[in-house]
Amino acid sequence: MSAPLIHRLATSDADFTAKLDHLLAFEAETDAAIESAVASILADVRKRGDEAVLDYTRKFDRVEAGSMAALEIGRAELDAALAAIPAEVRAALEAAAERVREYHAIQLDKTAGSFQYHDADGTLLGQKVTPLDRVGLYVPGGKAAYPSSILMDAVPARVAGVGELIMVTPTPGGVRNDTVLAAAAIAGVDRVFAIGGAQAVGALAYGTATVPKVDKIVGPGNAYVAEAKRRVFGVCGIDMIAGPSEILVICDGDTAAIPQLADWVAIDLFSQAEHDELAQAILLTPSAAFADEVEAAIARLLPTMPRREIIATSLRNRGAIVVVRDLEEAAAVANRVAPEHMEVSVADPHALLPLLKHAGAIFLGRYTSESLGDYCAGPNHVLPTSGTARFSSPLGVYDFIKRSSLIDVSAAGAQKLGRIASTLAHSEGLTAHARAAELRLKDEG
Ligand SMILES: NC(=O)c1ccc[n+]([C@@H]2O[C@H](COP(=O)([O-])OP(=O)(O)OC[C@H]3O[C@@H](n4cnc5c(N)ncnc54)[C@H](O)[C@@H]3O)[C@@H](O)[C@H]2O)c1
Ligand SMILES: N[C@H](CO)Cc1c[nH]c[nH+]1
Ligand SMILES: [Zn+2]
Repeated sequence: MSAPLIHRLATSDADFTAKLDHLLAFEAETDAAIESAVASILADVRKRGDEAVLDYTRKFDRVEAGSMAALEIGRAELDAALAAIPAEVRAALEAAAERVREYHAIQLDKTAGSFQYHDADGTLLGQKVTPLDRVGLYVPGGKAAYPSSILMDAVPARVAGVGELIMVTPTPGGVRNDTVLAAAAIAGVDRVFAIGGAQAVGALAYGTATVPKVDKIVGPGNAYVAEAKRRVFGVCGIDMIAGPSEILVICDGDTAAIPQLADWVAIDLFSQAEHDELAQAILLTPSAAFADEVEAAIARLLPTMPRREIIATSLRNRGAIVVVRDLEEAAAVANRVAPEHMEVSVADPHALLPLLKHAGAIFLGRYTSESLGDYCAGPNHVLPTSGTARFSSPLGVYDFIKRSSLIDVSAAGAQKLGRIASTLAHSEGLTAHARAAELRLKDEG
């Protein structure tokens, strides 16, 4: 008997939790080898700078370049690519960029503002928001080209007012993808380097003779990129761990409402599995009959997929169809997985929403395929993976700004605050702190 294309589980299985945890830990088990490879690449880039980046680019991307300058892609090349791509691709990129821009402009308004107020003593308190000076944008490019990720990285950065955007993306075999370059032109990045992987993350974090050191690195990538970002955190900021893609679909299996529902769900699972052998695709359904239908649809549709080998490996590694008792239980399992993308294909998705806590993005309703969010819905497609949606958020304008607190104490405020501060400072044994407050008291000084 041949091996199943995808794991089949049921929450009624005695060992369900252990099996689920084993599936979720798959990526972690591969981590040890990746961790040591990335550690040595980063150490080498820190020590040897451009020379190390050139060596790893030769090794991993098969690009022979005599100098780092040859790996910089200039504005003229970006503009030429923009002029060369088909008009309908250019129009689609521009339409997507506009929707992403609009969403993030509203997000800036709602979540990332400066504010000031006065308390009863006339003391001003508040928050000053400052965009970051220089940000590194990682754009993946190993197994596929990602023009859409350029828009998702760069547009919110521009909306937030970042000073300078340095983009890196690998060009396997030295092939520069015109749509990628055109997207960079549309998004308005300042400099582009044809480098990727841990070596590109190291170059941005530490700086080299050619690649400027950045304040923060954002953007998605494979497990090597995610590990490298985790390791350079502290040298510079990072947005989150946005590693191999994940999808979890909750579906009631109502084929009376949508006869082709099993095909829709199977293709939606493929849509993330086709990114990477380490991608994760999970279906939760209360209907065992629908689970069978989706499994059959997977078997029928897989051979028609150009990236079927990646999909098959990914489903074998981290794919599962899980039969749950009901939709409430599906929500509980989904929260435990905390997937990057959660699709809710049920009759009343908004009724389930209050139960859904942990996901990078939640796609509500049968017509909301996850892939619309990948390209053009408006919200960001750079999202937390590996369960980090429990504590991380989508990439957003808030990742490109920082906040400084503002405190402007009035003379009256100095009397009241000075007494409190003096008492607390003495209780901590910090006399200079206490004296600084006391010197400003009117009856002392
Ligand atoms: N979470 C998100 O928001 C999000 C968004 C888009 C894409 N993604 C994910 O991004 C990833 C893109 O991966 P990709 O591979 O196509 O491109 P990538 O640019 O992330 O990785 C390619 C680089 O990986 C490095 N690499 C590959 N094998 C290596 C090895 N054995 N040792 C050391 N370094 C090695 C190389 O330097 C290469 O340049 C996928 O996993 C996809 O699912 C995630
Ligand atoms: N699904 C990816 C985020 O995990 C984003 C993407 C870009 N292109 C296609 N998909
Ligand atoms: Zn995708």
